[in-house]
Amino acid sequence: MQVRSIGLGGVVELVPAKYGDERGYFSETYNKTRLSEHGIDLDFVQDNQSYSARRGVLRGLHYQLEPRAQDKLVRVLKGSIFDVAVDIRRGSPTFGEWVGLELSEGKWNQLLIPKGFAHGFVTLEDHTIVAYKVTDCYSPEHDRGIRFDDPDIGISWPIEADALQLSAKDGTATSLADAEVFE
Ligand SMILES: Cc1cn([C@H]2C[C@H](O)[C@@H](COP(=O)(O)OP(=O)(O)O[C@H]3O[C@@H](C)C(=O)[C@@H](O)[C@H]3O)O2)c(=O)[nH]c1=O
Repeated sequence: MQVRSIGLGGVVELVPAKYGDERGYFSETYNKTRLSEHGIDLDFVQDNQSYSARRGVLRGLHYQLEPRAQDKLVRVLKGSIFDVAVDIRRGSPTFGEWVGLELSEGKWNQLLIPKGFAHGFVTLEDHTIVAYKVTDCYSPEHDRGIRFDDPDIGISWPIEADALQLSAKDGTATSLADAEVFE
């Protein structure tokens, strides 16, 4: 497994080993002990999967507040996404900064997004399936969203604005300035 920091505290790209043979391939997509060897000690308690029918589906920016905050380990089963993490820890020297990375079935990479970050992605292909593990269960009372196009964050989404498809909830999300964040 390759592990690489991508420049914002604790956001890490992981690439599990993949063993191909004449039948196809085998890969450990999650191994708690191997992650511990890299100083990543997390207890995942829920697995999520979403299917997006077309390119341009944008989900986010989402997070759960304390005490139900979630670390997320995101990967793509089919297709590709541009995956984004935003530091929303008030007082952090990188508060409001974002990082983005393409995740795809072909790259076989994963993104670890720690608590304290908002998460969102846009699909780069039709029929994209995303799977991710989280360290706390869904809690609608703690679930929050921030606008994907907040100018104070300034994410460069790689899909033109008129091709995006958002949920009603994400379309009316608040700005970072008005959001409840991590204190
Ligand atoms: C997130 C979630 C949603 N749901 C339900 C609520 C709702 O009826 C339906 C769809 O929910 P949403 O519109 O919030 O789904 P979605 O927009 O895909 O939300 C996800 O977006 C990405 C970016 C994340 O980081 C995830 O944590 C999650 O927030 O699924 C659960 O039952 N459990 C869950 O863990």
